[in-house]
Amino acid sequence: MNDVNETPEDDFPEDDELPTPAPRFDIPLPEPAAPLPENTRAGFIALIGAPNAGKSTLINQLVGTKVSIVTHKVQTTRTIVRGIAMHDASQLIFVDTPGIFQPKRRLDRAMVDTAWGGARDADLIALLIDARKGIDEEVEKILSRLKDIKTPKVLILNKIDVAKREQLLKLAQQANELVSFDETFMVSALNGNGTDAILSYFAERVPESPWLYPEDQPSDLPLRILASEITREKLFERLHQELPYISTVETENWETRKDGSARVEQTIYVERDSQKSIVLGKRGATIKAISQASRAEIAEIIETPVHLFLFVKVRENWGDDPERYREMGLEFPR
Ligand SMILES: Nc1nc2c(ncn2[C@@H]2O[C@H](COP(=O)(O)OP(=O)(O)OP(=O)(O)O)[C@@H](O)[C@H]2O)c(=O)[nH]1
Repeated sequence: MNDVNETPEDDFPEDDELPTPAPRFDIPLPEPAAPLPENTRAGFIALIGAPNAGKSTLINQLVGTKVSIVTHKVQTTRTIVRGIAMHDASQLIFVDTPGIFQPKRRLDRAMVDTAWGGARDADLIALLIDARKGIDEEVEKILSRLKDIKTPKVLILNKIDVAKREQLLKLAQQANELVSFDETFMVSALNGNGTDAILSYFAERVPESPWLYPEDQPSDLPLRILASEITREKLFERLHQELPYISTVETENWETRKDGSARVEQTIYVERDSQKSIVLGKRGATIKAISQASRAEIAEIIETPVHLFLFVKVRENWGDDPERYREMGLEFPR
């Protein structure tokens, strides 16, 4: 049999809590091709802020459709794509770097450094502050760490609908004294006041680049990408010694069932038969473990049961296949 179907009924084990090595954004892409002629731009924006600052609300506002990943509770080092906004010819990819805040356990502290690495790798960092709360101890810590990061930074004061004007000006001044922000925005993520200015600003500043994702993304694209990233991470955790570079994971089907659970089909692409055997493991043990771990994490994030079906396929020389580039919205470099 060529493909392996994972039965969804298995119990899944507890994930061991090892921090994973920090990938740059964990997106299965080759090096971007030369810019497209129409001056397209694309870039990653790390949105950071203390819990409840309004990050999810803002992303939903900027992306324009309800992005489902709103209440994830997972603390990992991975950078998660939370939403993708198209504005003019720019593709803005909002990422989250969980784990930045309130490290209590030793393990969390180790993760914090990695998470900040994720923010550093972005093209822009946006710090969101709840204007009503102002700069408390937690925000102060973020600011003090942010000031040494060279990535261009902007400040977004959120919840202006419930904050006083004098308060806002004072807060903007205080934060800018601590960190040199290129720009300060004042918005209400809840009612959308001021958010267009943010989009225009980001759209002009992300680098010239082909779009990194297809333009006509389905609304569940962030979820699909996230699910692919999670499975790739699980593959990496178990097999990075044997298969350090290979394999892409594509979420090919995502269906919400009547009972609210999600049926997710993913394909793991490898380049050779020998690699396929490694992914499968003895009697399918490896793929089973990967599937269980991935399923548990996806389910935790979307807060609904997940039936995950993994397939392993050999796709020879996929890096040389123009069709793959097209699917990813990239020009095939000749
Ligand atoms: N009044 C007001 N409330 C807001 C605004 N933006 C967000 N909120 C509320 O603030 C709360 C937290 O918003 P979230 O978007 O979940 O915050 P978050 O930063 O994503 O939170 P975590 O996922 O815990 O990190 C929610 O109750 C939102 O409705 C705003 O502009 N004005």
